[in-house]
Amino acid sequence: MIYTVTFNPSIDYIVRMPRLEPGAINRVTYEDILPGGKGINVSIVLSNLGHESCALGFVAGFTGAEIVRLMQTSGAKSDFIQVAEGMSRINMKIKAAEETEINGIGPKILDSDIEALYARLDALKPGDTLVIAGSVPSMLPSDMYERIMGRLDGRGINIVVDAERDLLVKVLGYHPFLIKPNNHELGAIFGVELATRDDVVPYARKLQEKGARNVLISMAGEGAVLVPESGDVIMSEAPKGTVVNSVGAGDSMVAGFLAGYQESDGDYATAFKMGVAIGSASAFSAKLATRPEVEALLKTL
Ligand SMILES: Nc1ncnc2c1ncn2[C@@H]1O[C@H](COP(=O)(O)OP(=O)(O)OP(=O)(O)O)[C@@H](O)[C@H]1O
Ligand SMILES: O=P(O)(O)OC[C@@]1(O)O[C@H](CO)[C@@H](O)[C@@H]1O
Repeated sequence: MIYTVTFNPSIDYIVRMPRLEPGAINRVTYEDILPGGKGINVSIVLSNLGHESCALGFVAGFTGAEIVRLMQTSGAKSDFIQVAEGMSRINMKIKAAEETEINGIGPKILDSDIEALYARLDALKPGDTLVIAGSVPSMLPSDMYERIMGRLDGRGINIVVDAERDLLVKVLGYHPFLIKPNNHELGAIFGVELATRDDVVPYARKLQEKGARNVLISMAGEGAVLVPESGDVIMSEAPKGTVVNSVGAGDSMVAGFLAGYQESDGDYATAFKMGVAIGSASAFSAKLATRPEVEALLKTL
């Protein structure tokens, strides 16, 4: 079974307008509301691909109730912890000439809520996969990733981490099964700019030397690179298409990788291809991609 953790789920409020003018009243020409947060997106895409998962995390208030409702309609299973104070955040995604994101704060989370999350994680079994993805809100201890990975260490659980900078670097010693920084996040760790697929390989290897088993680097329109724990480096261009909404493309890639890995009994080339195809399929559609969209793109790879 695959579990995902989103510490700070969101309502993603997607709006379009020809131009965003700071300091003026801007009126939108399109709006949509989607459940958001990186782990949640992974769960939804897994469900779209026909794979079961369970989304965990903290929700609160009317926005939290809407996240739960939207998850039910998406078909993805969830078992969130309802926290008492505050509300789940609203993250605004503005699509104008440029893409601007404004991510909210989120509810107050108590120690007892964290204990409730631990109780759910303690029920995981050897062979399960846990995806921990996204930012840690300021009301949680900043070392939540390490705490969880330390708690689950040695229990035969494959952990996938999609996080930035220190959050990622500090958990490498727990040997995550997969990490998926993008090329900018990878470059920021080492203080370098990484523009090409060849550029990222030595730095991905450095993260592997620090403990990560498989390092998947997403590069938006430039495609992706996988440095697997066994076998050669795999690279791919991104499929060509028109970007409609790239929010969640990276999360889709993680879900696609896990789905492809399961469907091929552990073949990294298949997992990688599926990850690239669904990452791009999500970028090319208004919502997170579905199986038919991926199948169509897979034929072009
Ligand atoms: N402009 C694009 N054209 C084609 N494919 C894309 C594009 N943007 C994203 N993708 C696909 O999605 C994958 C993941 O994208 P990206 O590198 O933007 O992830 P990310 O930075 O984690 O994104 P996010 O945080 O928005 O989920 C890419 O490797 C690629 O396969
Ligand atoms: O604030 P975080 O946790 O870093 O990112 C949250 C978020 O921007 O990431 C997802 C896309 O990857 C969105 O659904 C969501 O709004």
